[in-house]
Amino acid sequence: MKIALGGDHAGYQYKEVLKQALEAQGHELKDFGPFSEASVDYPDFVHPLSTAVENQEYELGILICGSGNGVAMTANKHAGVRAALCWNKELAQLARSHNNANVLCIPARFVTDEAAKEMALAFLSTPFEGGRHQNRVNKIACA
Ligand SMILES: O=C(CO)[C@H](O)[C@H](O)[C@H](O)COP(=O)(O)O
Repeated sequence: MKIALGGDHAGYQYKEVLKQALEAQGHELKDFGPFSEASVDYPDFVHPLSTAVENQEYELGILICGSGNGVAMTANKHAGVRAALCWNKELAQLARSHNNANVLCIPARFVTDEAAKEMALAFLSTPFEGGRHQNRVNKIACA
């Protein structure tokens, strides 16, 4: 699967952990940055990733920062993005199965790196259920 990764300085270490885990599973990755722990502004990295996911250049995206809020708020400004802030495996699964989320937002300062890995793998391996959920997802967009 083609996956886009990004975030900010607070998520940098976890992004590196996830890259290793996802590459080991054979996924094709693009890292939209940042590429160090130097302080950055997350919108500078979230917008390019979100545009790429919105344009279906990548099937799913994963954003990692301190709280997950800023990256989620920024990504959800893109009409074609459904970004979900998750802090455990079940939420990541539901974001895919019920909401057809295409971006997972991880709060690095509030979960372990192992939990982040578990969430990412669950997110990537859970299909959207469709049915009644599709009717609801179709109504998310503002008129
Ligand atoms: O919401 C956020 C960005 O998506 C995060 O919590 C940031 O990582 C956080 O605000 C960064 O804080 P810092 O004190 O500048 O490291």
